Amino acid sequence: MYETLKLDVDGAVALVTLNNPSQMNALSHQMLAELSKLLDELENDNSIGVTVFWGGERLFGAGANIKEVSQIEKSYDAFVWSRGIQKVFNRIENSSKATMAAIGGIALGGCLELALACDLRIASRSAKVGLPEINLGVLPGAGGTQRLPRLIGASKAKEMLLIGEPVPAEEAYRLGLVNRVVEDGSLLEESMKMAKQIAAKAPLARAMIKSAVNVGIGLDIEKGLEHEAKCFAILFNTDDLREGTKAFLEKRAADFRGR
Ligand SMILES: C/C=C/C(=O)SCCNC(=O)CCNC(=O)[C@H](O)C(C)(C)COP(=O)(O)OP(=O)(O)OC[C@H]1O[C@@H](n2cnc3c(N)ncnc32)[C@H](O)[C@@H]1OP(=O)(O)O
Repeated sequence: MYETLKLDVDGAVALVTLNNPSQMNALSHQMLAELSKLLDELENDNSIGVTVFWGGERLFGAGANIKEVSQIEKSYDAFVWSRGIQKVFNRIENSSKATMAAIGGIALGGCLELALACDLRIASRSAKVGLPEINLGVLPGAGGTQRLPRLIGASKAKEMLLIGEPVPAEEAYRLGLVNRVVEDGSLLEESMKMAKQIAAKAPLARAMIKSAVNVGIGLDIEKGLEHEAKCFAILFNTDDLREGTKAFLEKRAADFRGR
């Protein structure tokens, strides 16, 4: 079904492996087309609560396929290419599933931009992340100049973008670029543990939390609070809210069904 990606499902967690190591998992047209198809498949599978993207313990990915990028001749074609990759990553950001990037080895350029579109990022201690596009005479065109400043602040983002050098996992953690740093060799185990923890939570509340944060962050505080109240109110039409509160009062684990 997929050549450059691999999909494994473990309970309510989908593990998507970037699977083109000979080309450093560079994001090619083929990989992006397969990713879009895979997102369709996952978005329609209500049994999946969390999607984890990774490339293995020692490699996440080296960015967009430079050979393909070098073949773009006209500015308008570059605009279309950029908007196309942004569209795929927006689907990750706005997915009703929680999304995580498990970063081993190196995540550069478009591959880091994929990780930035995820809700959470976990890196192994020896991993490095960066947006080196300035070294190619270009800039990140898959959301990096927008998501990175929103995550770590404009000045530190511009430092990373203008110097174009990768930063080690600990520094990325200190900046708030990654949520956790785990020991080398335990990336998959730790990422899946966290993913399963999130996947066990109430599905509708999970989706509404993402909406409240993702939409709210772009609004002024008053509009954001109004959006939060709407998300909060929507959940009061769900069985899960009744089940969650009932389970607490009956001192038992809740059995959330996503309805
Ligand atoms: C909107 C988004 C835009 C972008 O993302 S632009 C791309 C941004 N990314 C980069 O600039 C990183 C480019 N790659 C590198 O800097 C290096 O690679 C690494 C540091 C990641 C690894 O270096 P090393 O271990 O020395 O391996 P190697 O010999 O450079 O690469 C092994 C093979 O992988 C190919 N490759 C690496 N990165 C890319 C890429 N991004 N696009 C296409 N191919 C890539 C190489 O060419 C080579 O291939 P062969 O063995 O046939 O010579």
